[in-house]
Amino acid sequence: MPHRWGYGADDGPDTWHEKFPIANGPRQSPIDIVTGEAQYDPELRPLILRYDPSVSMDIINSGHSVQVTFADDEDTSTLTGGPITGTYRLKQFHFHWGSSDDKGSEHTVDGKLYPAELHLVHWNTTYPNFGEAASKSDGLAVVGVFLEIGDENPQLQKVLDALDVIKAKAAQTSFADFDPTMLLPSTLDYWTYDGSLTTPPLLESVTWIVCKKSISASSAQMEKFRGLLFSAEGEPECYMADNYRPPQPLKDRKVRTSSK
Ligand SMILES: CCOC(=O)CCc1ccc(S(N)(=O)=O)cc1
Ligand SMILES: [Zn+2]
Repeated sequence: MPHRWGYGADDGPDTWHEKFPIANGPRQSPIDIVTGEAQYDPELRPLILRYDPSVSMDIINSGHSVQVTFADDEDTSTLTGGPITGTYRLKQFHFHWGSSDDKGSEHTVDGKLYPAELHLVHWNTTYPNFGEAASKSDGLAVVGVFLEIGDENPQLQKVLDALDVIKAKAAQTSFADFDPTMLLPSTLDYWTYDGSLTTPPLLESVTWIVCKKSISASSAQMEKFRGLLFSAEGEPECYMADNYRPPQPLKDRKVRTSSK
């Protein structure tokens, strides 16, 4: 029986250590990125994100976020370059957001919270599948992109238009031919550090790659995220928002940057 967890007072991030003791581990995520402390590393290579829209499959209300899944049985949508070695395959992307526009991101930058954060989740093809990779220290690579309030984002709107039919937990519908490249910022300068999944099981297997540039979303678009439910059909309605873990101690880690 999987452990139930959430973002409420009785099952939220402050309680996760009870069932997932790694919550107090040495390389937990997210973190506050202190830009003045980030070390420029000239050996960091440009990110190479090669995504094929033909392998986008479904959009799901996971009960914790909205997630778009990709077929990952071949190297069709991959991450290479950047701080990683080898080839990592795109498995899914999802978002974290706030109940108001002044919060919602998981990573913060010099203490600044963004209204939302996109996570593009990839696994190291050295390992046979996502589940195996998720238990290895170099098994996963997640690209984080901040959303900032600004112009309406037509690419994001394609995701938001699907939300009406997946309002409740466990609802899903097909979501074909979506190119996640369209959700990336115009430049791919990044910060990188060794971290973890930001939700249970909180496994310390993630190379985090957080983009310096954000993408836009209008306030009305942010409201669309907040129309989703944490709750399943037939349960008392609980609107999905504030599904973010706060920054965790940096401990013995350094954040590197790809640009000065
Ligand atoms: C081994 C099973 O593990 C999972 O299913 C973890 C899924 C999972 C993927 C990514 C993230 S995040 N917010 O750190 O990008 C959290 C949880
Ligand atoms: Zn996430």
